Amino acid sequence: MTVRLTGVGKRYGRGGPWILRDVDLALDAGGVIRIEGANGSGKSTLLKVLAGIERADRGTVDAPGSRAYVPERFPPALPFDARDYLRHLGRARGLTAAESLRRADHWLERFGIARHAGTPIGRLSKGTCQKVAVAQALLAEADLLLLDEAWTGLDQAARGELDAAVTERAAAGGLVVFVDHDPGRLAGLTTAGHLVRDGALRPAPLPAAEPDGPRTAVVVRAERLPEHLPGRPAREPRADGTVRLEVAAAHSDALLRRLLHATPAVHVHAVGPATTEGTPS
Ligand SMILES: Nc1ncnc2c1ncn2[C@@H]1O[C@H](COP(=O)(O)OP(=O)(O)OP(=O)(O)O)[C@@H](O)[C@H]1O
Repeated sequence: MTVRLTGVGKRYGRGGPWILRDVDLALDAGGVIRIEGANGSGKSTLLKVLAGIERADRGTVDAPGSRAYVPERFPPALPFDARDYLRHLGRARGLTAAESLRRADHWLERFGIARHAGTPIGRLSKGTCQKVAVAQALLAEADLLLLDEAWTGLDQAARGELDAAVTERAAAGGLVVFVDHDPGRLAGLTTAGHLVRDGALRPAPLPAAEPDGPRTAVVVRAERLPEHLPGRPAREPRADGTVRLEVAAAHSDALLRRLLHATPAVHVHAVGPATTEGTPS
């Protein structure tokens, strides 16, 4: 799956300034894409156009597959309690009643807000409400997940859950596009960065992928390795046709998950702590 913007222009209202002009962008499945730019540069607008919430005034948006979006501001005054809201959205996305309920409970649990399941959304604290906003997007397991400052207002445990959920989505072949004020957010998982300036996109440097600390080596055999791999491992082809990948140990779970889901299949021969002698072999 590739999500493609071609010559996209966006402005609010006729005669208004062009917020995006002539944007070309192609994003492949499995990517985790950071969008950055100054305040008011058009980051949220770009995410809304990708989400299909705002229509492009020029050009084409080709987004095959399902989409889920966490808006910068979540509408809090809805006539539902948290659990019913999530169930309702699951149903609206074509899940069965039983599956909607299962996923609603799963995410309420994962974000530590199961005890608020029966509270009307309008009475939830800001932080809990943000968890519901994030849960509604994750529950969909969409092909394209758009996160606009989704970490803001979450406690540390919930931020960790969201990081893990992004890893899972990308490992399962989804595409994640995010905006966040923290330049280190998802460092290591991010596969590309784009800067919005004057309505145009330009490549942005990625944050350092290498947290200090232990490293893990994974030896694999594959016809072809996925282009984007969590932790951006160093790749060392070896004489016997295998490839040795080395990442910060913090990214090894995400890397293995991605390798196990890869097409064509990747055979993992060995996993272990990386040492200066280059083990495991
Ligand atoms: N619904 C709207 N109607 C009119 N103008 C809008 C609307 N939404 C955004 N804008 C304007 O479009 C420009 C880009 O806004 P956008 O929210 O996309 O930027 P951003 O980079 O996400 O900003 P921030 O970092 O402050 O969230 C701003 O000048 C904003 O005022």
